[in-house]
Amino acid sequence: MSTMENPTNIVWHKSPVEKLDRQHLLQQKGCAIWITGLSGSGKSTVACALSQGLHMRGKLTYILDGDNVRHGLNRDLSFKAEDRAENIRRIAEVAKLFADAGIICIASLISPYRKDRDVCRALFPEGDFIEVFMDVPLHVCENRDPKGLYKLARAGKIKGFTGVDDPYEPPLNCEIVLQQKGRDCAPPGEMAETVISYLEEKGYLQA
Ligand SMILES: Nc1ncnc2c1ncn2[C@@H]1O[C@H](COP(=O)(O)OS(=O)(=O)O)[C@@H](OP(=O)(O)O)[C@H]1O
Ligand SMILES: Nc1ncnc2c1ncn2[C@@H]1O[C@H](COP(=O)(O)OP(=O)(O)O)[C@@H](O)[C@H]1O
Repeated sequence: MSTMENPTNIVWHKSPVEKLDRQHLLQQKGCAIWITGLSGSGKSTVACALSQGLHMRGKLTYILDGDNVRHGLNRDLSFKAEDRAENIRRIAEVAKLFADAGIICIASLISPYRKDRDVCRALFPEGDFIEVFMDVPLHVCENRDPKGLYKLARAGKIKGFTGVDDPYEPPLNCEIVLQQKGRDCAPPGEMAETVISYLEEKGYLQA
């Protein structure tokens, strides 16, 4: 049978130490914070600020950054739609394991397709998938262009670059939107605090 089909003859093995026990030990609830947005919108920056903010409060986090995971686990994947879907699916499965470990897992990747993000959401118990949209206009991301990739894409040297000649579908109903304030973006620390307040309010920072 192909690896895409459901496995047969495999039985779930239960462990004597369960998610609730781990959460009790850590005094937090495992979940996935899924940061989506264009390249250059500030996903990695806010992921780091969030991880730092939570660490300072004694909370255990782990960042899965699209760029980084593509250096290892997902190094075989390109940027065509099916490979992006597989990139996102694998990262969601890893995030699910981290959440089961009781860890607050911060995934930051473009994840441009709504359908793919909804598939990820469906892997998690209600509430445990927290989608955060970096609502930063393309022209702002393009002006930042820290890696020079927009420039290469505009020059036709990268094909299928998100926002240039590949789509980005903004979330319709996500948990948190981090927006520009007037002409400026809020500082990353302030954005991280918005997410931390949400986690606090929803009870994720206690067991
Ligand atoms: N064609 C194309 N489109 C978009 N981005 C590209 C592309 N080629 C390379 N890059 C660089 O790869 C980073 C995005 O990887 P992700 O894993 O987050 O993308 S995706 O979720 O699978 O769409 C992205 O990093 P960020 O800038 O941090 O978003 C880019 O630096
Ligand atoms: N809130 C912010 N305000 C202003 N500049 C920012 C902000 N967040 C990130 N940046 C800058 O934007 C660029 C892209 O940020 P990055 O976190 O790498 O984005 P992404 O991970 O979405 O590609 C970097 O040069 C970073 O310093």
